[in-house]
Amino acid sequence: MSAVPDTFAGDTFVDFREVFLAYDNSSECAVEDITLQTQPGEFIAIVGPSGCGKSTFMKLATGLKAPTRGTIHIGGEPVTGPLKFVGMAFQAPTLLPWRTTLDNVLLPLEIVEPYRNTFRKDRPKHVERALALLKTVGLDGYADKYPWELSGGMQQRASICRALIHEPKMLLLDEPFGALDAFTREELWCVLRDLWTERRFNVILVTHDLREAAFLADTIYVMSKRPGRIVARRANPLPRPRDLDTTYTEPFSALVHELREHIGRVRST
Ligand SMILES: Nc1ncnc2c1ncn2[C@@H]1O[C@H](COP(=O)(O)OP(=O)(O)OP(=O)(O)O)[C@@H](O)[C@H]1O
Repeated sequence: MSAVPDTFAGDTFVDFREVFLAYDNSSECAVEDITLQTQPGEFIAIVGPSGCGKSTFMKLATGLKAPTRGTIHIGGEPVTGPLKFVGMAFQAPTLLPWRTTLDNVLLPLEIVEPYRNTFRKDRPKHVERALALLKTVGLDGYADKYPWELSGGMQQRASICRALIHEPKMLLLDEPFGALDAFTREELWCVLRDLWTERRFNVILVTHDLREAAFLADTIYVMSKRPGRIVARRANPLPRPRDLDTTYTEPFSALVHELREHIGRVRST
């Protein structure tokens, strides 16, 4: 496993150089010639049509897949295997039904080094942190509930807490709000915005929702159809702090419209 040195002080965090990946037995690449750099603490979003390689990009960024060609550095270190400083959340919250919300949130600490060796001894300290995190996302008082006692939005809030409990340097989000209704989704955008503003972890968000990308990200990358290539990189011109009123402004609509045109072009080619 690779680790980011605490002293890392470079001005690039994620560094993909001419990265290609062909899955086993496939002559065609799933992603092709990806070159991308992020600054430490940057929030990036990747948008693109279905099957363009967004999840493949995530697997490369976490070290779950090695590139067929090209190099990947995260935090100044070459990626040589699964990274341990990553938190992840997906479209399905995937909470374990036999564990309470609190115990679901604590799960990474039972698994991830260096926490797992001292988990029992340090449990009271971890519980305190988990409860504080649950409170931040609006789940105060739900720690002892089981997942089936929570709404979909509440489960997703808990899964974001679980992704952050080990204080990862990088948070990977693969369509995390895709299954939620529009109101809950916007509420969770704000929860994520606030957590990121406070903690400044590096975020890679994969989403089909262009408004979500425009509301949350510093930089938005548009990928083409397979083989997935980055066809556009757009620095988000909207100033921070952003609130939901921002989504009704003309510059926001113009940005979403511009992204939609890019997607339209890549879908039609
Ligand atoms: N394990 C695998 N083995 C072989 N091919 C794969 C594998 N995983 C993904 N692919 C192929 O790689 C391409 C990119 O898939 P990927 O899941 O990265 O796309 P995506 O943009 O995340 O899709 P979606 O938006 O539908 O979730 C697709 O053509 C897919 O069929």
